[in-house]
Amino acid sequence: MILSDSEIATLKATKTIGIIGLGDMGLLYARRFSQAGWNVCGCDREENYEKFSAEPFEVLKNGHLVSRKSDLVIYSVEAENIAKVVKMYAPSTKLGAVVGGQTSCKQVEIRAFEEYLPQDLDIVSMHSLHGPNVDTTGQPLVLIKHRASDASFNLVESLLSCLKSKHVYLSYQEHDRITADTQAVTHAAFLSMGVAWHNNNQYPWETPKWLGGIENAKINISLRIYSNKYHVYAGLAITNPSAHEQILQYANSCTELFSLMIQNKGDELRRRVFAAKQAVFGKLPKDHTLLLDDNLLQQYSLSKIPPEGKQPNSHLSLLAIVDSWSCLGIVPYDHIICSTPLFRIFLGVTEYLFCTPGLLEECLEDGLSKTSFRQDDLNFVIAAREWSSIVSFGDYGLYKDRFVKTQNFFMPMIGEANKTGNEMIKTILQRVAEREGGPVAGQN
Ligand SMILES: NC(=O)C1=CN([C@@H]2O[C@H](COP(=O)(O)OP(=O)(O)OC[C@H]3O[C@@H](n4cnc5c(N)ncnc54)[C@H](OP(=O)(O)O)[C@@H]3O)[C@@H](O)[C@H]2O)C=CC1
Ligand SMILES: O=C(O)C(=O)Cc1ccc(O)cc1
Repeated sequence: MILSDSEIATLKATKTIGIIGLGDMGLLYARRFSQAGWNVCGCDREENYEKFSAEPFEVLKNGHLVSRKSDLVIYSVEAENIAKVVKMYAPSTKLGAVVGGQTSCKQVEIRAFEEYLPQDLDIVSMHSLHGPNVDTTGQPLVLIKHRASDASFNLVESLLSCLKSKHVYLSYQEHDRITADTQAVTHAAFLSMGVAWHNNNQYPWETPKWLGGIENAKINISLRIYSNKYHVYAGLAITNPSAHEQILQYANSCTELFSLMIQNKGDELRRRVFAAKQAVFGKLPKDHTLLLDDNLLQQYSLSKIPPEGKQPNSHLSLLAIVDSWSCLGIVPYDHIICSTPLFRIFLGVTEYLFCTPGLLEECLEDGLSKTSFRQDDLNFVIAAREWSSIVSFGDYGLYKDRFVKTQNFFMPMIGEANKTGNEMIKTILQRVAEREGGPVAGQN
């Protein structure tokens, strides 16, 4: 429950909020909380201490010093490190404090809290479902009341209310099951596109094949992911067991659909894809309006080549996501409460392909009869399988190596792609907010 203004004013005057890990998300939280009038302290690794001298909140040398004075401690460190960091600082936590974390997959975080925090401490965790450069207004923010009194939960919720996000209340198990789909598989698809382009040694904005609105969305999102830190994507996929199963299904769907295309098994391909369409989109109301269309996305191109007619494309990456949702019994609309901007865009372009009259038939025809995309599709299948193996091995080193190689390949275009991607995301989020009648996010 969000408390009244006067109750919040009392909390602001009496409680200290501590943030351990002042990276992208920790810094966003610390700055926003202190701007809202909360008493905030934080730390990063000791060797980074000097870097934070200009911040408007108190910066301490380490997590012991933050823990011993904070009434609410939020861990905002890499998923790979969370258990180690909690183990280190948990014994210094102030008596009666509340502890939470920002890790994208909650299983490891909650286990670490249960194992290392003294029993008398409350646990309320959270997860902002967006990156650090997206306006927090109206974005989903998951709150997990794992082991806590109402007073502890109210403190956390009242603090987070300054972000103006949309609060979603889940258990940690529900959170992990849903975000495996809305985050891990979404990332797997865009990561695979990047590796496929890299392995084909092509920049898609230089090739006339990749022109058009849907292609712009694929390119901008893929490069946006490769502009980020690898550990964010590695952590949320590797630590989430549901993600392993779902990413494997995505790789299998890619393989099986591509196999049907190259064997020219048109009837079987159409039967399978239309059954998946029915399972995923069959229950949409008749007056459902599409979130995205090709024209809207047309303007967000990195290409200098003017668009010229329609290019044949099998859209294997989009056929495979619907097939894998159908095989796993997932209806993505049920997961919209935990949707990230990237998931909404992925669902938006998929919905556009599947629900615009005639488009799906056309792309299945292209997949079966045109060979111009075969090499790209083959590379895409290989990339999807590679990501699935890396995630199931649980090897952060291997993940980093694969990610960074492709990141370097795209490096010359990352700055411009981020600029265009930000504009594209801003337009799409405004459209989401207008449709839902919620608050419209400002520029960020
Ligand atoms: N980026 C995103 O879009 C989102 C990320 N998340 C999650 O939030 C968490 C943080 O992510 P993000 O901010 O992006 O990552 P960052 O790498 O930017 O931040 C993590 C910070 O924690 C620091 N750190 C590591 N160990 C310690 C320690 N012992 N004491 C203090 N600080 C430490 C890191 O230092 P160093 O770099 O030197 O290791 C780094 O500065 C992750 O679990 C991520 O999954 C959640 C939502 C969105
Ligand atoms: O929108 C996305 O999927 C992102 O890539 C940003 C992101 C990364 C990690 C999270 O836990 C939440 C959001």
